[in-house]
Amino acid sequence: MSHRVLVEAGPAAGVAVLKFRNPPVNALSLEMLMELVISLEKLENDKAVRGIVITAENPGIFLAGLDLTEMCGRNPAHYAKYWEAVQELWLRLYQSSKVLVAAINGACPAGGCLASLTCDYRVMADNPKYTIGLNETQLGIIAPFWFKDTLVNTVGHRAAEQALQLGTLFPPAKALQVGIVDQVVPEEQLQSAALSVMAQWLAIPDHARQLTKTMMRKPTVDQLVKQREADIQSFVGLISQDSIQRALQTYLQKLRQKKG
Ligand SMILES: CC/C=C\C/C=C\CCCC/C=C/C(=O)SCCNC(=O)CCNC(=O)[C@H](O)C(C)(C)COP(=O)(O)OP(=O)(O)OC[C@H]1O[C@@H](n2cnc3c(N)ncnc32)[C@H](O)[C@@H]1OP(=O)(O)O
Repeated sequence: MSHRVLVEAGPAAGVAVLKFRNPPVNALSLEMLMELVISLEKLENDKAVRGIVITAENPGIFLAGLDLTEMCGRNPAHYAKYWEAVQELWLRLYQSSKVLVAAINGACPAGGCLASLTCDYRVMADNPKYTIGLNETQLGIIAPFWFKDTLVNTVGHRAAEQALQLGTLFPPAKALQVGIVDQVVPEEQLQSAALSVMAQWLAIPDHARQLTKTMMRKPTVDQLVKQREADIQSFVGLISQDSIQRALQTYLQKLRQKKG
């Protein structure tokens, strides 16, 4: 039984809706990652499901990204386990045979943005409070190569380089302009817009669409698959550095003080 991920049958045949519900901010904790992987595996094996709309149960925060508390003050074995789970989620999402449509109904930084970038299409609610992007450099950390590759595959090299170096979080109109999302709609129309685009994608025969998706994504997937263990060791080495730990602690404190 999953607590942090809700899977519902969609209003249209063959469509499931996967909702994030990990309060307070839908951070990708280790438990959340594991529940997501299990939910995605079940959906992947369900022949009746052809498409999945991915959204947050409560509007406001789509995903707050990776859980910073999983990357601060822990031991190397924990960092390795956590990173393997992050890799696993990305591999499941990016290689999914289903049509994935992200209905972005809230803040979507870093790991949240990455999850949405694995989808085939992104619709974002037109709310200026919501932003999306790979903001890692603003935290004093760097987006790993496969985060970078996923962004490059979406927006192209120049736009990705600029966005990554600056750690830009784009509001909806800018996100549309740069191509990080495909469509921006009034907030109350988000779910219907996601279902409408899903219907268009499902009009294509599955086998042809799936083979095309694999052809487009395989080179990027292979890069990680062939060096998964090295990527884990690289993460553990970097995240364990005092300077990185200090940067993450400072960022977390800033988030906590924001309220005070
Ligand atoms: C091979 C390896 C190569 C390199 C290795 C080096 C680095 C590794 C790269 C790792 C890549 C990292 C990816 C990430 O995803 S990092 C996380 C990025 N996320 C963010 O920057 C978002 C931060 N959060 C926010 O901006 C806001 O919280 C948000 C989501 C807009 C919501 O705002 P609001 O509703 O006002 O809520 P609060 O800010 O008050 O937060 C409430 C509560 O939640 C805590 N929190 C927020 N975000 C996170 C998080 N990502 N992880 C853990 N906890 C989070 C926040 O601190 C508050 O806690 P409190 O205790 O005060 O209640």
